[in-house]
Amino acid sequence: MTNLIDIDTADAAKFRLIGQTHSSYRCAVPYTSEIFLGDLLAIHDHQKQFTFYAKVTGMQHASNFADANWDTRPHTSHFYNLGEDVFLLLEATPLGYLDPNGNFRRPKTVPTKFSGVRIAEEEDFAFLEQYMGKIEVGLVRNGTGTIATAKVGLHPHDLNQHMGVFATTGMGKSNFMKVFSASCMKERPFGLLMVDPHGEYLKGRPAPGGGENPGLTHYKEGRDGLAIFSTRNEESIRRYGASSLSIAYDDFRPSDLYPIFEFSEAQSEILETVSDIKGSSMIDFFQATDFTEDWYDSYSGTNTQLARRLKEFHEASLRSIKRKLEILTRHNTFFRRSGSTINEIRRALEEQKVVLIDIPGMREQSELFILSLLTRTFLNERRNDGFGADETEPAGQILIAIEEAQRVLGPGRGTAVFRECAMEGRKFGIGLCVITQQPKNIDPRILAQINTYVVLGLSDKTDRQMIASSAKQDLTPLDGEIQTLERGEAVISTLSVPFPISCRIHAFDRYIRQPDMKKTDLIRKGLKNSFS
Ligand SMILES: Nc1ncnc2c1ncn2[C@@H]1O[C@H](COP(=O)(O)OP(=O)(O)OP(=O)(O)O)[C@@H](O)[C@H]1O
Repeated sequence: MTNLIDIDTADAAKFRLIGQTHSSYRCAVPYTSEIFLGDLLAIHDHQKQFTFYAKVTGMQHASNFADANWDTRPHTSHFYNLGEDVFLLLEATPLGYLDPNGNFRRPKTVPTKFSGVRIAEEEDFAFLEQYMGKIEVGLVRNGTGTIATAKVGLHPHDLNQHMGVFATTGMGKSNFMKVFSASCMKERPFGLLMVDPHGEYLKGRPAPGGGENPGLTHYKEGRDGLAIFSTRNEESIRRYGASSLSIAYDDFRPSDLYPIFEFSEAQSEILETVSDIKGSSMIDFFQATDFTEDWYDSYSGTNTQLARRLKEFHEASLRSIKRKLEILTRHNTFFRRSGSTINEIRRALEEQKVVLIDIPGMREQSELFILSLLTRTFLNERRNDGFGADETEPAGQILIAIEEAQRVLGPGRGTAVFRECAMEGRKFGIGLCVITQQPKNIDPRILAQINTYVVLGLSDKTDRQMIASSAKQDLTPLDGEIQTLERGEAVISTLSVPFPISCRIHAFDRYIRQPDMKKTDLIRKGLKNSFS
């Protein structure tokens, strides 16, 4: 001990790094310190002139006393005044360090022992700005507060490689999606396709405490970045400035039935056999044919070619397909013999708008039918057009949001089109936004394709483990933080930002009223300049 020389004795804070390895730091801090899981620590190494950053991932009471029972022994008589031998021991996960030139580097070295540690302050977050994208979603969170100047924004090019939004119910998924959509309406970074079965995104829903809970149509400044296709009546369509949704029989392909019905092997074979048939021909044929025993011998319809193809199949299987087609046409009023809005939907996506498919009161089957049909249509179109082969081609990126994604991204045939999109979509500029409260029920191969993780509170341990093992950045040490996230708080891990960011998502109603949510597009700017 005689070799030890005191340093900095005036430093009352006593926040000093005492170890441990390049992948996990420890520091002892006064036992009264107000520290929270997820807090960012800045560790300034005067020797190397580096500022290291680390995230608090654990904490415990500790002391210098040799007697392991020092704190329980006095229980029978009296407690002590605590001196400096009693402290909090923090565990912190290194995130990286800033070198003297301001470059942020991965944590490949350790800070000098006893380097000063402090809870990061506003200016410590300034370097993050260079990594943030233009799709703003919230503010960096530190402890229980936020850093007003540190905005969290996602990069459009990262979302081409899919985004996952994971949260237990009530933790703020819908609010996140509305904030995200509003930023997309403002910035127009890509076409965002969302199916809205409850009108929640269109006009909001009553808040539990009677407060305001608006929808995307309330963001008036961004209205020209929103296109609505709706099944509502004429009057509502006018009120919301929507277009009437119409899907034509010819937009349909037999494989669109997979996500919405169960099929036996024999029935699936029938669908494969007619996979190249035009939607209207298939629907007409099945509608007009009764598939009684020996139906083929007495077939007098016009589509003899199709009849010949199907004659070997069992009548019961054919009747089952017929029933399913009947259900499909009966329950979906927007599904019509002629008149299709797919071209308009495509155009709105190409104009990089948020496209809301508003189908209030419709069944879950209708939602999945539209989603699967549109995903298949755009994926195949782009594949057949050789999309992306020409480097100079404009990006024309599309992001397709899938709510309750565990319905269509688990294993099984019904999920084929979405899985295909998860695996291949990137080549064709189509990303998926996978929204779910049950990541454990999503095919792990699909989770592995997702590069941007927005993790709101997840109470289920298996769900958290699933997320931690699939994310590109290691989220395992953040388990404690993720477990204790409050409503509207998130951990965001995305390719362009060097470490997972603790974030407070904006509250949508306040976000759309912020002054910087006013349109900033060049045309308006130009008009303003030339007329002022
Ligand atoms: N970042 C936030 N800031 C303020 N309030 C929020 C935030 N996120 C969510 N809320 C509020 O919490 C409530 C629940 O949020 P939300 O509806 O987004 O949750 P959810 O996860 O989509 O729930 P559900 O699964 O039931 O649809 C809403 O009243 C919403 O306004």
